[in-house]
Amino acid sequence: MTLITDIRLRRILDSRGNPTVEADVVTESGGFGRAAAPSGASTGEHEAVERPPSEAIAAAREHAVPRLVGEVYAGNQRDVDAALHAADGTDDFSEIGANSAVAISMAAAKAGADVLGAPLFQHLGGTFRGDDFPIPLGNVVGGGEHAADATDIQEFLAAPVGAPSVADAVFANAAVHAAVADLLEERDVPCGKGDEGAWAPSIDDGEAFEIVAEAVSMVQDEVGFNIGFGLDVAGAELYDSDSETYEYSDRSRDTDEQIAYIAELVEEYDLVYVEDPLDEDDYDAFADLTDEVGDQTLICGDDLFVTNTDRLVNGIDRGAANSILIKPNQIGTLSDAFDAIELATENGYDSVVSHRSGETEDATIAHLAVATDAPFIKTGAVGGERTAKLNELIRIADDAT
Ligand SMILES: C=C(OP(=O)(O)O)C(=O)O
Ligand SMILES: [Mg+2]
Repeated sequence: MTLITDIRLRRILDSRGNPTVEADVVTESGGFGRAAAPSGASTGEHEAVERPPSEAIAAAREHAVPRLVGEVYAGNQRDVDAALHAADGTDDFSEIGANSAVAISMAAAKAGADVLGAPLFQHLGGTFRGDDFPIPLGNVVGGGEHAADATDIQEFLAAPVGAPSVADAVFANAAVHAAVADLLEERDVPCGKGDEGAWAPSIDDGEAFEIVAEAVSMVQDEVGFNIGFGLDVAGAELYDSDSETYEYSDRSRDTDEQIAYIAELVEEYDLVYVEDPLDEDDYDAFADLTDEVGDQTLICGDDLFVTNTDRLVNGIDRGAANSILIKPNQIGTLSDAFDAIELATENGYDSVVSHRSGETEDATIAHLAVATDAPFIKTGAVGGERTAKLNELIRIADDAT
């Protein structure tokens, strides 16, 4: 363990072309870690606060850097993250910004791993980690807040649940992504890509279901293992709190109709994963849907839980959802993300470690997923900032990090 001797913070580009925070952490014995904050577009209302990067950097330089440099050992993640909380002094990182906090937290973890000469997943999860791998959920068609004039549902996901290895799973998702392009071309549907690299055609959700189901089935036949189908509905973005309805392009649904619609989709497409099917504050509706279909599929809370243990406790008490999305920047530190994963596991909830729609080449989440034995990781299917994580998973499996 060595003392942190320097922290440098800078603005770099994210995948949307927006500025984000990058942190370098240096230690007494020459350990080095670098990490960058991602950024959401369909953010949950209860997430930790992301500040404009230049303000977050200035505030972190003033409040956090003095509490860490010469004071805290890089390998002691709990102390690093406690110092970030103390420096911030709020309960939502609104002073130093969750973007500065998460960049420093992850960079310190990498510096700690560097000092030990261990891969990051092993530093975070211990020596017995690295044999089991998360199943990557690959976004192949998308709309919502991630693309204009595309589907209402935010993400249609390939889920290669039967893949014999993480590399097979990663290539299967890329093949589904390519098959979707072929099917769109056959139908003369022109399209570009959304923020996460998924195809963003101007089609309705019904046509997207047809195309993705066909693409999944074609690739499944080719590869010879089971590929499931999943969704991120991003229900909070569809929900209108004045009318208390979910607003789709072609119709509205009240909460009971929304629950019935999602339950039908689970049946019809044999969905293995459904994220945020309902509004982020409607624990009761989540509980009703989980009651109905929770034994057939994962009902995952993203905006519902925002990687926050208080919100997860509420969900556990009420039987809302059976899995949680883990986004370290939603809560601000790796320790907080770990706490959420541990609480979830103790209560039979699956954890799905996730990227954000605005990303960088940072691959920390691949290590986090392996370190915590998370059953799933959601990190897109193609595109450099997405393949940074997928290729890192392949390297971890190959013992090459
Ligand atoms: C990755 C997601 O999008 P964003 O980062 O925009 O919240 C999501 O909603 O799961
Ligand atoms: Mg989501």
